[in-house]
Amino acid sequence: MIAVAGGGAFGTALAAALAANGPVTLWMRDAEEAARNEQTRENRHRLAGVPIPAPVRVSADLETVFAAEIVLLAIPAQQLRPFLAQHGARLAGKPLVACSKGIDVETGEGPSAIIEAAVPDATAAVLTGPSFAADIARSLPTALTLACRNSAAAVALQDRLSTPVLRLYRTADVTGAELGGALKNVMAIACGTCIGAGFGESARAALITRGFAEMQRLAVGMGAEAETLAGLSGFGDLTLTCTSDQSRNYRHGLAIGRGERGDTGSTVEGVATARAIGRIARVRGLDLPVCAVVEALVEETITAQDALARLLSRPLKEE
Ligand SMILES: NC(=O)C1=CN([C@@H]2O[C@H](COP(=O)(O)OP(=O)(O)OC[C@H]3O[C@@H](n4cnc5c(N)ncnc54)[C@H](O)[C@@H]3O)[C@@H](O)[C@H]2O)C=CC1
Ligand SMILES: O=C(CO)COP(=O)(O)O
Repeated sequence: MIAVAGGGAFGTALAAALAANGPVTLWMRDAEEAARNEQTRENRHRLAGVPIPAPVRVSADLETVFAAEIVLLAIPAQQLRPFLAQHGARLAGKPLVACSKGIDVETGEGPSAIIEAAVPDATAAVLTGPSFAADIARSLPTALTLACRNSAAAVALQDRLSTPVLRLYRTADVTGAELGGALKNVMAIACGTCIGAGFGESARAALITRGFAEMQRLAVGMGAEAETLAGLSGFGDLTLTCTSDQSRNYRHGLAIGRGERGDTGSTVEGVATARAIGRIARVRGLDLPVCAVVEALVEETITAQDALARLLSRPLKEE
């Protein structure tokens, strides 16, 4: 049995997709909401309009997660460490698949390091790549990256988590896969800001390209392979998130660009990740111009016009 821990948009969508392979438990922390979703077969709060298929059992009982063979962790990146600190002991020995995209702002760690620290004998894996929850839940064709350092476990997970329309590609480069997913959210805020402020689509293309170079530089410096960043969790997710207003990170950027406050109630992973990357860059002495302006934008210390001026006044250089 597969359990998905986290009943937000993505957890609900993944549970719905995996129901094509058999029974799935979707755990959410709010008992009232779980009971309502189990009865109405819809997560109206997070993923309205998409039916929850019959093989999905929605529950607020954590024992259903502890009893599962494979656990997908679909809670926001900043919540992963506290969640595992509380419940990790009961997850020992299992494959734990992180589905969050972000860097922990306190520790500077990605999801796999958080899993490895909290549950040392678990098999840590990461599921990431271009995929809007609404698309996955509607069975639209989607390709994702499954990253795991244990190659036998990677093959087994790829097999269990792929469906006829959800196609998983394997990699052992966990660092590259998770940094691709985390950093594209920062770039999506930059691109949203660019469009929201009226700087135009040519400027956005420049940001995507220079942002990608920055993502690759940082990831390679942290031990990733450059090709991983050119894959689904990197180039693929960057393209999706920087060009679609289905993305919460992109929409947050649009609001910043228009001089408005973003939607503080929704999960915008790029905000905390921009702060986490800022800390990493300062410790390592890295020059990450796009990430740096996004950090300043989310801290509200600069405007979109200031961000543009900062980027355009950098010394001219070779591409
Ligand atoms: N929504 C999407 O299209 C996609 C989301 N993701 C990633 O999935 C992760 C989750 O995002 P969404 O589901 O979209 O967010 P969401 O905002 O729809 O839901 C987050 C859920 O996490 C739960 N949660 C928060 N803290 C918790 C805790 N400590 N313990 C248990 N549950 C907790 C909330 O109750 C909520 O149900 C993020 O890292 C996001 O980047 C990845 C791909 C696509
Ligand atoms: O990760 C996503 C698409 O791959 C979803 O993006 P947002 O979190 O910006 O909505």
